Amino acid sequence: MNVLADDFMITQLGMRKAQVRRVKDLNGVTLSPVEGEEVVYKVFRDVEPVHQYDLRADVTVLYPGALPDGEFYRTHGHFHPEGPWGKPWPEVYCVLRGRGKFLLHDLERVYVVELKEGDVVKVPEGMAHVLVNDSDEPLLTCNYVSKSVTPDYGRVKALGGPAAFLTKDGIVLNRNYDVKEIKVCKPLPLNLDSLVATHAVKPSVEEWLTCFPYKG
Ligand SMILES: O=P(O)(O)OC[C@H]1O[C@](O)(CO)[C@@H](O)[C@@H]1O
Repeated sequence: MNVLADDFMITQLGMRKAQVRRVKDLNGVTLSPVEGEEVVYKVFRDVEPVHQYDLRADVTVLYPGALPDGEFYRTHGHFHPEGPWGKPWPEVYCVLRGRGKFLLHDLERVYVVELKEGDVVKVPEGMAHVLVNDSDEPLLTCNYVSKSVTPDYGRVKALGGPAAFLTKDGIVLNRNYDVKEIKVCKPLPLNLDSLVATHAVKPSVEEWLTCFPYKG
């Protein structure tokens, strides 16, 4: 990655300008109402020539920080629409630098994935994803997703945010959901050789993660 200035990146596809999300842009999907101009994260879209695979690659810079009520800085969160085969589009994330958490959830399950540099995580089909920075350094990630995916923010907005909020005091559940399971997970080492075969027989969260029940 070649960052020219804070808001610009030089890529093989040309110069990219960051999409900036500020605290005020998260209002309605956070634990408490928020306002403010502080920058929470920036996304550089379409930074690698992977179009021939029907993919788009993005880079996200999520700054360290917390909202006034202690909720850590994070992305908005969204679900993916269904692909032509009738199931939601997947997405693969990698951690370029820093540490943080990847909150994967649906209406009943919450997986808090511990992230460190070099980790690769697949967003399981049908789960929404939220990147959280609970560290004191910027968290840099890349993601690969089909060019056809338009994120579905509506469902998350209608439910007042994700199924859980990560705060300095721990996990706070969103009462608009019916969460029955909370797990803490770590990414498994990536095994590209067995990826296709594994996915075919075990297309589950555990394919990419090792998870334990959350003890609170
Ligand atoms: O779209 P949101 O919820 O603001 O989150 C941004 C994140 O999602 C992506 O747009 C892709 O799913 C990433 O590029 C970025 O990390």
